This record gives sequence, structure tokens and C-alpha cells, in this order.
Amino acid sequence: MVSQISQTTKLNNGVEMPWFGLGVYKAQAGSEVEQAIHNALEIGYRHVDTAALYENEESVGEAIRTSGLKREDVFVTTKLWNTEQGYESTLKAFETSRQKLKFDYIDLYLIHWPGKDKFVDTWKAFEKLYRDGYIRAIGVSNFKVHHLQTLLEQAEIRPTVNQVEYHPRLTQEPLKAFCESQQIQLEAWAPLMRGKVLDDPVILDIAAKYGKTPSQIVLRWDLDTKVITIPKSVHRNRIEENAGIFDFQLDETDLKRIGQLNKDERTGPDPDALVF
Ligand SMILES: NC(=O)C1=CN([C@@H]2O[C@H](COP(=O)(O)OP(=O)(O)OC[C@H]3O[C@@H](n4cnc5c(N)ncnc54)[C@H](OP(=O)(O)O)[C@@H]3O)[C@@H](O)[C@H]2O)C=CC1
Ligand SMILES: O=C1CO[C@H](CO)[C@@H](O)[C@@H]1O
Repeated sequence: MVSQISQTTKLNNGVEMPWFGLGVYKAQAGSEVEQAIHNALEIGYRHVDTAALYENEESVGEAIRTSGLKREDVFVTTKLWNTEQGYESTLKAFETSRQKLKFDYIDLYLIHWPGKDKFVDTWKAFEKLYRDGYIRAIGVSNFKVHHLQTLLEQAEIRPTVNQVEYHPRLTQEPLKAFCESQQIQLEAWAPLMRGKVLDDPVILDIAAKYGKTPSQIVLRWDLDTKVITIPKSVHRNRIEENAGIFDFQLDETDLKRIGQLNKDERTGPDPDALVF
């Protein structure tokens, strides 16, 4: 069980990233997030997704240090918040995150949202931090195809990952195809659509067929569509339930049925509407 939960994919720079991890947005700094991470690591998770925005980086670092695991056993992502975009401000914000986590290095650092004008300068700072050895992989989040095209025209180092909203009501097909064509790994945020897809009749029907829960069906669909997934929970029973997806696979018919639930429906903002 433990080894399967930590199964990795090789990113375009050769770094191994676990397909499955724990999201900690809205997991409160202090005992709530620390307990959630301890539970997850005990169950076999080896990947945690945080961000400067979540205001829990100190606790994430502390939970990993007190887990009994080595730093290199856990893959940690954090993200640069929108107000810090720009070359110098990115270098500073990265150092603040690193100090809060009390880590020598970060596994994956993401530009949280593209915004409009500054993401290329921001990326140049990401490239420097990567070359200086502070980050094992650099990537982006909430980038649409046009943002990626602009970035790829000017980047010296390609993004490894694009973390975007992805669930059965937002299957992101054109973006997914573009990322695949550019060897950029897609990663799902809000993979459970924050609970909103768990009572969908098609998901319930498929759950009954496999003897699995709705969340397990939706998360297995992520893996079967080759998308990294980071469901959030602070409850041990759900943390364990969400990880129970490594003993089955969805068949082609069910993958297709889930894909047909797409409504291009977002639970978060449209990246083009978030201009800063
Ligand atoms: N790059 C970006 O812009 C964004 C990144 N993210 C990242 O992605 C992660 C996941 O996305 P998130 O927005 O948290 O949404 P999720 O789709 O992961 O849903 C989380 C919600 O579902 C509940 N839940 C978890 N497991 C179950 C279950 N088995 N059955 C029923 N309910 C369940 C949780 O409650 P409870 O905790 O009470 O169990 C929580 O309320 C975030 O935590 C964050 O790390 C998220 C948003 C944007
Ligand atoms: O990471 C995040 C958590 O969710 C927020 C609200 O949907 C997002 O805006 C943010 O990017």
C-alpha cells in the first residue's frame, strides 16, 4: 500500500514526482494541518501541496520534520502568490517561503496564477532559483494555452508542471492535449470539485459497480487520465479513503462516461479574469 501511494511520474527534467498527494488549502496552521500531514504520511502519502497564500507553510515544514521521515522522502510543492510577481520580488518571496518551511530546498515551486504582464520576469527568477539549486522543479498553475505559449517563447527552462482546476465537470481537454504535446505534466486542483461531484448519479453508479466510494472513483479517474492529484482533507478517515485508489482501474467505458460529465464548470476563478 505505502509504495503504491508514493508511485511517481518522471517530470521533463528527470525529477520523480508522486502522482498522488495531500492538498492543504484551508487546513489551519498549527495542529490541524500538522495532524493531517502526520496522518497522511503514516498512511503512505509522500507529497504535500501548499502555497504562500495558505498561510500554513511553517506548520507544513514542522509536520514533515517531526514525522520521522527524511526530508528527501517527501515531495513538497509551494507557490508564489500573485502580489509577489516580478524578478526581485519573486527571489524575496521564495526565500520567505523557504525560511517558513525551514527547508534547504523546495521540490516544486509554481507561479500560482498567470496574471497579465509579469509572469515572464517572474519565470526568469524561477530559472535562477532552479539553477542555483534551491528548487528541484519549476512550474506554473492556472496557465491557459495562450499563457503557456507566451512563456515557452521566452523561457530557457520549460515548466515541468501546470496545476489547474480539473474534475469531471472541468476536463480541460484542449489544455491537457497541449500540455501533453509539450511534456508539461498536468496536475489537478479541486479534484473532488470540493465535494460538488460526489453525488453525481453517474459517479454513484460507477462507485457501486467497483465497490468504491465516489471520491475514490473521481481520484482514480485522475490517475487513469494521467493527471497528478492532490485531494485535501483534514480528517483521517477521508485521508485514508482518498488514498484507496491503487487496487483498481477504471475501464474505457467508465472513463468515457466520466469524461462526458464535462460542463466546463469552474469552482474557482477563470485565470483570464484574474488580472493583476
Ligand atoms: N493552484 C491553485 O490555484 C489551487 C490549488 N489548490 C490545491 O489543491 C488542493 C485540493 O483542492 P481543494 O480546493 O482543497 O478541493 P478538493 O476537491 O480537494 O476538496 C476538498 C474538500 O472536500 C472535502 N473532502 C475531502 N475528501 C473527501 C471525501 N472523501 N468525501 C467527502 N468530502 C471530502 C474536504 O473536507 P475536509 O477537509 O473537512 O475533509 C474539503 O472540504 C488544495 O488543498 C490545494 O493544495 C486548490 C485550489 C486552487
Ligand atoms: O490556491 C488557491 C485556493 O483556492 C482559491 C479559491 O478558489 C484559489 O484562488 C487559490 O488559487
